[in-house]
Amino acid sequence: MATAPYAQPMLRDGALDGKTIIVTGGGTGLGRAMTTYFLQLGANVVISSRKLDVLEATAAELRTQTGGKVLAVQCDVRKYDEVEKLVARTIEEFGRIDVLVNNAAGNFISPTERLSNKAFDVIVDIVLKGSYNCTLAVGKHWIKEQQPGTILNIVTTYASVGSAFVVPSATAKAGVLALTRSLAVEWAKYGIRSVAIAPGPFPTEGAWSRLFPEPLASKLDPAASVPLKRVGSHQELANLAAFLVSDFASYINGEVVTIDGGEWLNGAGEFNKLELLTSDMWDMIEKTMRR
Ligand SMILES: CCC/C=C/C(=O)SCCNC(=O)CCNC(=O)[C@H](O)C(C)(C)COP(=O)([O-])OP(=O)([O-])OC[C@H]1O[C@@H](n2cnc3c(N)ncnc32)[C@H](O)[C@@H]1OP(=O)([O-])[O-]
Ligand SMILES: NC(=O)C1=CN([C@@H]2O[C@H](COP(=O)(O)OP(=O)(O)OC[C@H]3O[C@@H](n4cnc5c(N)ncnc54)[C@H](OP(=O)(O)O)[C@@H]3O)[C@@H](O)[C@H]2O)C=CC1
Repeated sequence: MATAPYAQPMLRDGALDGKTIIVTGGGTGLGRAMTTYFLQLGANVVISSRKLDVLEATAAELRTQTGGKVLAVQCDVRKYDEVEKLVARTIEEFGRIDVLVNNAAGNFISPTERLSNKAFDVIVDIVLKGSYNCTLAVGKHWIKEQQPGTILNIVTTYASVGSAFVVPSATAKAGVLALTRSLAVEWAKYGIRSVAIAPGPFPTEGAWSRLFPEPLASKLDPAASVPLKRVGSHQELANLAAFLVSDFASYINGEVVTIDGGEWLNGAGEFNKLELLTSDMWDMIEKTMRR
């Protein structure tokens, strides 16, 4: 079957030539998908997370697949000293950093009253503290070197509106969104852009195992609440990320781009649920109203 147009690479060859990009959580899921495309477009990529074996395996596969330069560095984004080492190792290997992608995250579904304070901490620490640790370490480096840069934060649609049953994640992602918009203004004078992507449902092992475990998975179809009635493809998210970190997006600053098939608006409109009505029902309703 032919690949759908939205699942095909978008930018021209060499669009990211000469750029060095750090992707936190780059060994799996969407981080891996973005890394793959960045490499195909000519960037050098440093992938980091806690599990070095996963990172090394991904790096080896992507070197073979793309012929690009990818370095695996172990780093727990919650620990500032490890983040500083990640920055130093990147510069040692590639001489510069042009883009930081704050993609690492943790999440699971739970009624909030069932959470211990530690369960709340673990998510907020990875998502919010991890993002500001990396932003601060890389931002300080850029400012000291008088070098421009781009920060791309991966948030979620519920960063703006909140969501029940993933409250630590929603709380932390809202903070990352505030970080994006605040620094878009404050650090623009240094030539640093801050942008974000708010994805809807994109199937990954990491997300699906924690957000749609059985028996939920067999009862709830993630595509059902999406007006376009499908989940996202990894390549279309990678296309958007590559554009936002490229020089083609130089005038985009402080923007959060939603890529969710319209899902977040579906719950918002008071009458959106009328989608359930059949044509016969509409005939009846119209007759009653016009009477
Ligand atoms: C599509 C929508 C948007 C998607 C967004 C995403 O981000 S998708 C990205 C998805 N990708 C990822 O998430 C990837 C990264 N995720 C991970 O590495 C892990 O899932 C983790 C670190 C988040 C939790 O792992 P772990 O349990 O090994 O961590 P730990 O041992 O450090 O425990 C800390 C505390 O949390 C407690 N607790 C844990 N589970 C539950 C639960 N279900 N219920 C209640 N509580 C729970 C646990 O009991 C402990 O508290 P205690 O008992 O000490 O008071
Ligand atoms: N998939 C989806 O539908 C959606 C995803 N998102 C966002 O997309 C991003 C990627 O998620 P996805 O690919 O689905 O899930 P994954 O679980 O595959 O990705 C999360 C990554 O974060 C890394 N990570 C977790 N904790 C830490 C830490 N303390 N330090 C460093 N790295 C860490 C993990 O690696 P390791 O365990 O080795 O540390 C893993 O590679 C996240 O920001 C998520 O919130 C947003 C909306 C929807």
